[in-house]
Amino acid sequence: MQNDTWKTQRSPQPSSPLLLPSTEHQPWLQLVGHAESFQVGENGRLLKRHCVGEEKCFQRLMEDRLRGFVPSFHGVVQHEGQDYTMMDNLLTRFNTPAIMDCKMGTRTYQEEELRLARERPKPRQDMYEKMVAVDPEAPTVQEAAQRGVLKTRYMQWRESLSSTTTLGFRIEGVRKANGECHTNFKRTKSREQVTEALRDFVDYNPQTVRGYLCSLKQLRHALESSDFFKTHEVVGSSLLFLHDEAGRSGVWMIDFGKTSALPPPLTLDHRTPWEEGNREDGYLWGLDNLIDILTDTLPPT
Ligand SMILES: Nc1ncnc2c1ncn2[C@@H]1O[C@H](COP(=O)(O)OP(=O)(O)OP(=O)(O)O)[C@@H](O)[C@H]1O
Ligand SMILES: O=P(O)(O)O[C@@H]1[C@H](O)[C@H](O)[C@@H](OP(=O)(O)O)[C@H](OP(=O)(O)O)[C@H]1O
Repeated sequence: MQNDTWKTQRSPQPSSPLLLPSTEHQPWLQLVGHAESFQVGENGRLLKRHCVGEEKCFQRLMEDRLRGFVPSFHGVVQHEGQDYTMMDNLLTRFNTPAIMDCKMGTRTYQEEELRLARERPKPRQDMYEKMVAVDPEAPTVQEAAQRGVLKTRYMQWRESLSSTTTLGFRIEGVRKANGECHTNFKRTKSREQVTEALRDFVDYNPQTVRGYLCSLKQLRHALESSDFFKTHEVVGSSLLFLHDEAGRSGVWMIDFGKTSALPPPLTLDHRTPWEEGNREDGYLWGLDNLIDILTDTLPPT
C-alpha cells in the first residue's frame, strides 16, 4: 500500500493526464494514478515513489515467470531525499504510442483495509465530494450528514458504478493514437459500453486487436502457472496497453502498491468469487472477460 503522505493527490482533472517533462529520448505521459508519483529517470527508466510492498513484489517478480510481463526493476534509488523504485519506462519501446490503463480484478481494496475501516472508521471528505460530483444521490443519509464516506465504501461504489464488479476489470484511462486523452470512464459499465470504448481505443483496427489478444493470451498462460500470482492477492493492479503506428503492441502488468503475499499455505485461483476471508481478487476472471470482449470485436472469419 502507498504511504499516507503520498495518498493525498491524484491526477487533477478527468481528461487531463499528467505530462511530465520528457525529452526526445524519454517519452512520458502518466495517464492516471497519484499525481507526482513519478519522475522520469535516465536511460529509459522511471522513478516511482517507493513503497515497501511494491518493492517486494518487483523483487519476487524478477525471479518469476511473469518477469517479461512487468517493467524491469532496477532497485531503489534516492532522489532529492525521497526513495524511488526504479523501473523501465515502457513508453520508450514505442513511437508516440496509444495507451490504455485497465484496472484488473473484482475488488480494488485489500481485505486488510476493510478490517481497519471497521476497527477505526475514518470518513473522508474528499471521497464524499468525488462521489457527489458523479452522483449527488449516492451518499446515504448518514454520509451526507457527516459529509464523509469510508474509503472502502467509496471503492465499492466505484466498483459497482463501473465494470469492475460485473466484468472484473475497468478502463481507467486512454490516450488514443491521435493524442486525444480520456479518463472519464467512471460510468463505463455495461459490456456494450466497454466494447465501444475498446473499439475506439484501437481505432476499429482488427489487426491491433489481434496483436493484443495474442499478448493477453500469453499473459494468461503465464499467470496460470506463476508462483508469484498463486501466492499473492493482486489488488488495484493495472494492465498497460501500448500500440503504435508501426504495428507494435504489448501489454504489461503495472502497479503492485496493493499486491500482498498470502500467508502460506493459502493460494488463490483468481477466478473464485470473493468472500471476505478467501482473499480472492477476480483478476483472472476479469482477464477472461477482457479476452472474450476483445475477441467479440473481431469480424467473423
Ligand atoms: N513502467 C511504466 N512505463 C510507462 N508508463 C507507466 C509505467 N508505470 C506506470 N505508468 C503510467 O503511470 C500511470 C499510473 O501508474 P500506477 O498505476 O503505477 O500509479 P499509482 O499512482 O500507483 O496508481 P493508483 O492510483 O491506481 O494507485 C499508468 O496509468 C501509466 O500511464
Ligand atoms: O479513481 P478515483 O475515483 O479518483 O479513486 C481513487 C482510486 O480508487 C485509487 O485506486 C485509490 O488509490 P489506491 O489504489 O492507492 O488505494 C485512491 O485512494 P486514495 O485517495 O486513498 O489514494 C482513490 O481516491
